[in-house]
Amino acid sequence: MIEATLCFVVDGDDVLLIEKRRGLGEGWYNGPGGKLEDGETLRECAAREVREEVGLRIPLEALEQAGELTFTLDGEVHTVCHVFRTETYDGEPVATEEAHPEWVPIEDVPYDRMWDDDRLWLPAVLEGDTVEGTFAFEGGRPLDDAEFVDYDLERGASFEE
Ligand SMILES: CNc1ncnc2c1ncn2[C@@H]1O[C@H](COP(=O)(O)OP(=O)(O)OP(=O)(O)O)[C@@H](O)[C@H]1O
Repeated sequence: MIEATLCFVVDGDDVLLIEKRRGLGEGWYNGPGGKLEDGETLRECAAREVREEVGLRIPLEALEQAGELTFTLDGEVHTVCHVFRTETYDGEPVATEEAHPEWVPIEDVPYDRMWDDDRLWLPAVLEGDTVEGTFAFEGGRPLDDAEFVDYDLERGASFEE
């Protein structure tokens, strides 16, 4: 099972998305994020991924926990993804080998170029709400070739630190 984070940096009416240049979900838009490393907390992971992928610095205490998403593949948990949201950052986004950053109006988030599940939970996160959900994919590996078949989603979730 993979444990990962995603982070959505919001500035006014815009959100910072990346076009992923390699790895899982290549060619699609998402928030910056990636796998939890040994010994790090979820917040440290979220801040590190934002720094590594787009060069912004985010104080750990400014990261709000906004979601916990479980992705299953053929009935088994594949990834648990912890979603954070913040309006506090330092620096300007820069493109890296892994990611091409883009400020996108929240009204125009390109859901047709994202993971199929994003359209279900990301609007709530961008409104400042919290979500908890399970999303089922089928059809074998890799996950980004599998088909999204079912989900269960709750808004207004609360998380343990
Ligand atoms: C199934 N539906 C999904 N919907 C939305 N987001 C999804 C997702 N499935 C995975 N993600 C996220 O995509 C990021 C990269 O995944 P990840 O495993 O880290 O791949 P990547 O090759 O980039 O690894 P590293 O950056 O090296 O850690 C990571 O934040 C992960 O939570």
